[in-house]
Amino acid sequence: MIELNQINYQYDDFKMHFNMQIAAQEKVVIVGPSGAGKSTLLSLIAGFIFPSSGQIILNNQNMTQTLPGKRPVSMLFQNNNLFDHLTVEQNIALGIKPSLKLTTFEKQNITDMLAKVGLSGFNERYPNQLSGGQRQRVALARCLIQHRPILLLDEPFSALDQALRFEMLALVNHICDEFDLTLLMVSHYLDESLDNFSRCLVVDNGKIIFNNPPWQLHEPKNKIIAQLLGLPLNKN
Ligand SMILES: Nc1ncnc2c1ncn2[C@@H]1O[C@H](COP(=O)(O)OP(=O)(O)OP(=O)(O)O)[C@@H](O)[C@H]1O
Repeated sequence: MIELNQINYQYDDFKMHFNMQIAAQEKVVIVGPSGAGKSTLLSLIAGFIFPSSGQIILNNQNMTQTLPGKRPVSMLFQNNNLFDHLTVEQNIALGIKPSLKLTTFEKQNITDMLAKVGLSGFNERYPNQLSGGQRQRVALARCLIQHRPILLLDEPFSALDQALRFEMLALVNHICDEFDLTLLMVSHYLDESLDNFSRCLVVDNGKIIFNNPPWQLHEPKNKIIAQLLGLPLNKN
C-alpha cells in the first residue's frame, strides 16, 4: 500500500501538496495537465526526492527518508531506460546484480522473465537491435526481476503507436495480477486505456483534485475536471 500524509514539496515557487491512500494491488492511473506535478508525485514515492514535510508510508512502514534502493518500489521511465553497450541480459541483470557476475540461477531467472515479457531468446541482443516496444519490454523486465511490490510507470509507452501501447498495457495488467503488484502509472491518454485501471488520480497545479474510478470522470458533477482534461462531454 501507499500512503502520502500531508506531503509538501516545492520547486522554486511551485508548491505541491499530496494526500492519498492506495491499497495493495490497486491499479492507478495519474493524469493531468503538463507541469501539474505527476512525475514529482512518482519521484516522491520512489525516493528520488524528499518532501519538506509529511509522511510517506509504503507497505505499513514509514519510508519518508528511506533511499530509493531500500524502498519496495521499482520505476520505469518514458526514455533512457537501457544502456546501449550492454546486452538485453546484462541490462536486466543490473536490476539484481550491478557487478553483472551472474550465477546460473540468476541467468535462468532472467531467461524466465524475458519469456514473461514476450522476448524469449533475446538475451544476447543489444538495445539498438530492438524495436521501441521491445526496448520497453526489456526495461519492464528489469523492474520486475527486482520483485518489488510497487511498480511506478512514468508514461513508459507514450512513444509507441496506439496498437503497441494497448498491447503493453495489457501485458502490464497481466503481470501486475500475476505478481500481485500495486501499480501507479502516469499517462497522457484519456481514451479507453483508462479502463485498465481501478482508480484515476487527476493532478492539477500540484494537488490531487480527483481520486475515484476513471468512469466517474464522465459524471456531471465532475464536468469541470473533465473539461480541464479536455475529455469529450457526456451527451446523456
Ligand atoms: N528539477 C526541477 N527544478 C525545478 N522545477 C522543476 C523541476 N522538475 C520539475 N519542475 C517543475 O515542477 C512542476 C511539476 O513538474 P512535473 O514534471 O512533476 O509535472 P508533470 O505533471 O509530470 O508534467 P508533464 O506531464 O509535462 O511531464 C513543473 O512546473 C516543472 O516545471
